[in-house]
Amino acid sequence: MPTPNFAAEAERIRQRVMDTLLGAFSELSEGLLIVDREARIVWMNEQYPHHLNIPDPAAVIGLPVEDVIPNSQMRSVVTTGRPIMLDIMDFGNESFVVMRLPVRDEAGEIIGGFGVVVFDDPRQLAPIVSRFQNLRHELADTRRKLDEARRTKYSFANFVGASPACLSVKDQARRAARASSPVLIIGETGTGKELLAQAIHSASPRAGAPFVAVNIAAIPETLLESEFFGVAPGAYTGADRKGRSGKFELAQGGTLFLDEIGDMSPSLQAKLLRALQEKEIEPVGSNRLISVDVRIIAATSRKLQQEVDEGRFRADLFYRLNVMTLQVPPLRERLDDLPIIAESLADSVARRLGEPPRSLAPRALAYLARHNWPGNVRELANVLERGLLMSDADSLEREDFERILPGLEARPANPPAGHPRTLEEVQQEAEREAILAAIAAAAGNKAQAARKLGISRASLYEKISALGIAGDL
Ligand SMILES: Nc1ncnc2c1ncn2[C@@H]1O[C@H](COP(=O)(O)OP(=O)(O)OP(=O)(O)O)[C@@H](O)[C@H]1O
Repeated sequence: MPTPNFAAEAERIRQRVMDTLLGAFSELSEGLLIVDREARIVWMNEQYPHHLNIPDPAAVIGLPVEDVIPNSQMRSVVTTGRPIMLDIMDFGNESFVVMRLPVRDEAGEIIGGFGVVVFDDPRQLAPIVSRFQNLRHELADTRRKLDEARRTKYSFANFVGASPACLSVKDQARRAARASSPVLIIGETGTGKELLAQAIHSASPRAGAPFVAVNIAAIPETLLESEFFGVAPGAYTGADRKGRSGKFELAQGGTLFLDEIGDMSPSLQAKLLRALQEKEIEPVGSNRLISVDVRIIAATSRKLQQEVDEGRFRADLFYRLNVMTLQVPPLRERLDDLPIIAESLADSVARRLGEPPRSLAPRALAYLARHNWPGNVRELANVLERGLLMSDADSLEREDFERILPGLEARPANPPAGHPRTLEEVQQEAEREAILAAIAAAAGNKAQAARKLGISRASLYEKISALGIAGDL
C-alpha cells in the first residue's frame, strides 16, 4: 500500500512532469513542432529549422505543415485524433524517428497536435533504420517486378501458326481486341489461351493499363473471394489486417484474365455476375462498393455449354461471358503448324537456356507429328527443352525424341481432322485424351488425376494399361 507520503510525492512528480515535459522535449529534442487543428504550423523549437534547412523560422508559422515537411503525418493526427507513437519520417536525405500526439482542450476536443523528433541521428538507430531501409528497397523491388508481371509479355506475333484454324483464331482475336465486350477462349490446356488473352489486351485500347491473370483452379476455394474482391481493413487478423486490394481493383482500367472459369464455385459465379452487371465490387468485410472498369477475358478447357446444360455453371454468367468466343484448336488437329511452332519454340528455348540454336531434322518433326500432344504447345516446348539439353549436335534427330517419347512409331499417324472412325476408336481416343490431359494437369500425380476424372486410382491404372498409354506418361 502506498504511504500518504508516497502518494503526495507521486502527485508532485506527476504534476512536475506535466508542467515541464514539453519544455524538456523542446530542449532535448532536435525537433519539436506544434500545429493547430487545421495542421498549420503554430510553433517550432529552435533546433528544428536548422535540420529542415529553413533560413527564416518566422516565415513558416501559419503555413500548412506539408508545405514545410512534405512527409509529415500531423494532418492525419489532428484529423483522426490517433497518435503515432513511433514512425520513421524522411526529410531529404535524412531519416528522423518521430512521435506525434494530438492535443485536446478541457472538453476533449482536438485543438492541435505536436510532433517530436525522438532521434535525429540515424546512426544511433543504425540497425533498425538499415533494416527498415532494406525492407523498403525490397518492397520497391517487388512492386517493380509486380508491375512488370502485370505488363503483357505477348502480342499476336508470338502466336505462331499458319494453318487455316490458327489464322482464323488470330483473326477473331484481333477483332476482339478492337471491341470491349467480354471474350471467352475455349481450348485444351497448353493451346495458348493465356498467350491470346495477353495479345488481345496488348492490341486493345486498354494496353496501357494492367493485365491481371487469375487461375481459378489454382487458388483454394476459401481464398477466391478475397483474391477477387479484396479485403477491407480489419476484416481479418494477421497478414490481411490492413486490408488488401483484390484482382478486380488491381486490373482497374485494364483486363482481368480468368483462367479455368469452369472451376468456379456457384457462390462465386453469382458474385462475379453481380460485379459484371453492376460494375461494382464489395471487398470482403466491407459495406463499401468500389466502381470497377475491367474487361473480362475468360478461358476454359471444359465444355462450358455442357456444364451449363448439366447445371454446374450458371447460364446467365455463361451468356454474359460468351459474347465473343474463340475456339483454340488442339495441336494434334493442326499438325501443319507443328514444324513452324517447333522451330520457333526451339529457338526461344535455346535462347533462354543460353544454348546455341539447333535445327530440327525432318524425320524428327515427322516423328513428333505422331504424338497426340495432350499438353499441346506447352508439352511441345517441354519436349524440345529436354531434347536440347540431351544433345550437343547442331540438329535434333528423330532418335533424340524417341528417347523422350518412346513407342510412337508403333502408333498409326494421327488421322487428319474429320477422318471417319469407328465409335469404339472415338471412345478410346476420348478416354486417352482425357486421361493424359488430367495427368498432365495434375503434374503427373495419378491420385489427383483419378479424382479429377471421377474414377478410382485402381481403374485409372487399368485404363492406362488397356489403352497402351503408359509410354506417353
Ligand atoms: N501458337 C503458339 N505459338 C507459340 N507459342 C505458343 C503457342 N501456343 C502456346 N504457346 C506457348 O505454350 C505455352 C502455354 O501457353 P498458354 O499458357 O497460353 O496456354 P493455356 O491454354 O492458357 O494453358 P492452360 O489452360 O493450361 O492455362 C506458353 O509458353 C506459350 O507461349
